[in-house]
Amino acid sequence: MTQDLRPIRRALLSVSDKAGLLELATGLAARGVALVSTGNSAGMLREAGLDVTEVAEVTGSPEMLGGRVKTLHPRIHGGILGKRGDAGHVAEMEAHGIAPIDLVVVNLYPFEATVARGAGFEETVEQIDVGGPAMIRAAAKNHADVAVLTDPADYPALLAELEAQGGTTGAFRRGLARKAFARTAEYDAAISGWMAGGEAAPGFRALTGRLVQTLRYGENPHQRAAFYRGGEARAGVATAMQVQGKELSYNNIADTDAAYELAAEFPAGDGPACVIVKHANPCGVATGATLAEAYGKALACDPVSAFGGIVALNRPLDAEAAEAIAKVFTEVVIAPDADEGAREVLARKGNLRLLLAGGLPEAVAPGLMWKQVAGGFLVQDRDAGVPDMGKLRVVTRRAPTEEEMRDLLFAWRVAKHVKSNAIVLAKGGATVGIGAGQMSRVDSVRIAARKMGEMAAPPAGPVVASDAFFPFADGLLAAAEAGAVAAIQPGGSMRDAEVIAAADAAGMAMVFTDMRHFRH
Ligand SMILES: NC(=O)c1ncn([C@@H]2O[C@H](COP(=O)(O)O)[C@@H](O)[C@H]2O)c1NC=O
Repeated sequence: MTQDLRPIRRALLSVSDKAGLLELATGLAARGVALVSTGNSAGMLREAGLDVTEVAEVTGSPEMLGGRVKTLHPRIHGGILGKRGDAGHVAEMEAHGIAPIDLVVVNLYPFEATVARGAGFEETVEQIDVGGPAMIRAAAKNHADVAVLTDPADYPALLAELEAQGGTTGAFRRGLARKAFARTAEYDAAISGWMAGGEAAPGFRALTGRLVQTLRYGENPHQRAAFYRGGEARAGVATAMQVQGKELSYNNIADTDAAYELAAEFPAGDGPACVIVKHANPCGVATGATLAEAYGKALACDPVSAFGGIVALNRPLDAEAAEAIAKVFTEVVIAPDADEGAREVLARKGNLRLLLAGGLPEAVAPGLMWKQVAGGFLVQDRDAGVPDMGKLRVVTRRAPTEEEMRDLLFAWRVAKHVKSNAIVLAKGGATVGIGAGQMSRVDSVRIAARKMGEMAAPPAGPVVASDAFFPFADGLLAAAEAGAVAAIQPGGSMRDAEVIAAADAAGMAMVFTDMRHFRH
């Protein structure tokens, strides 16, 4: 018997989520553990024929104030916190009629779920658990002697530990205690976040997450990395089910997120759309009559870069599109769902990772973005901005044709997801040249134009989107030289007049959105 092995003679069970409770309590009872429990938990155990003592019997005080005070009593907290090896503690416990509690099984009032379903203030406040976290923290503090279970998923492990060891080891209790403190921290962060009520700059911000997987490495092999799920419930890479393929890497996850967030700019009503991403930037985006057509058009934009890319689709993947995708080496495919035929086709590509997100996130839904800086982090609203269609300003003599306008709005949506300085050339609902992440806007235009020139069949008369204003006429002129016939940009430069005159001289139509989409 190891020195830190502790028997479990008496357990306190007080759970909101009653999943697995009966199995656990039955297992404990079979090992001779005395059960103490609160109102509904006790009722459930008693109904199942288990011998259980109500907390009220232990404390000699009824549950009161509508359940606000049940377990907050020295006979409970003394039983959890008393040090078994401390003669003074033992004597005090005996003097006050406090019996030790060796196992605490608590999960909390469902505060997060209550907020998520939009409950009112009074109801939400009542779902702030007080007695539960107090017991969890007490047991976790005294993990030298006490075990604490906060997650039904851990019940079988506890029973297995008792079976194998006859008690719990120090290492086992320490692991449970660590998880317990993480849970109370997560719980309090949710409460404080709810109380901030959407305030843009609350005085304190907590970032919490649950491990999804340990990653082989980070952006580079010498960096350690892990993937956490946390914050808002948004369909995407963190919530997706991986149906097949190799383990996701850090870069796969980041790029898949970039791809799916761009796919979300094309909600189902917009028709099939496909995005191909490499190194966090799209290298091809297109809409089409079918997903296969959209994929073909996206691929045509830059087939060289698309090799080893991430493909995101805005609707369930079908077999025809899967066949087309399977012909090109692709790291990840993400879609809301996939039909049987598509799954069969991709199953032939064992390494390809297929992620099914269950839905498409709402591009315009409010949310927060975080960015780390040395010693702190920046928080901002997600860029859910969409220019007011009624307020788009045609600033040139020539107005865009209907077809040009469709392509301008398409290119604008894509430009929002390209790292600044972003330039997108588009034609016929497809990108035909993308210039990303350059320090000079004119360089981004040149790259986009060069990319278009490298296409198997470069189109005539594309439109151009710029994520921020052209500070000088040179960028616009470079686009005109590449054959662009219409432009969309926020406007707002000191030299707007110069840029508009250059567009007029080139016979281009130009639209101002009065909204910028920097992305760094
Ligand atoms: N007030 C208390 O003393 C108290 N003690 C335990 N609870 C919570 O009551 C729930 C269990 O209650 P029941 O067994 O009646 O369903 C658990 O979520 C537990 O965390 C309490 N409730 C809230 O604070």
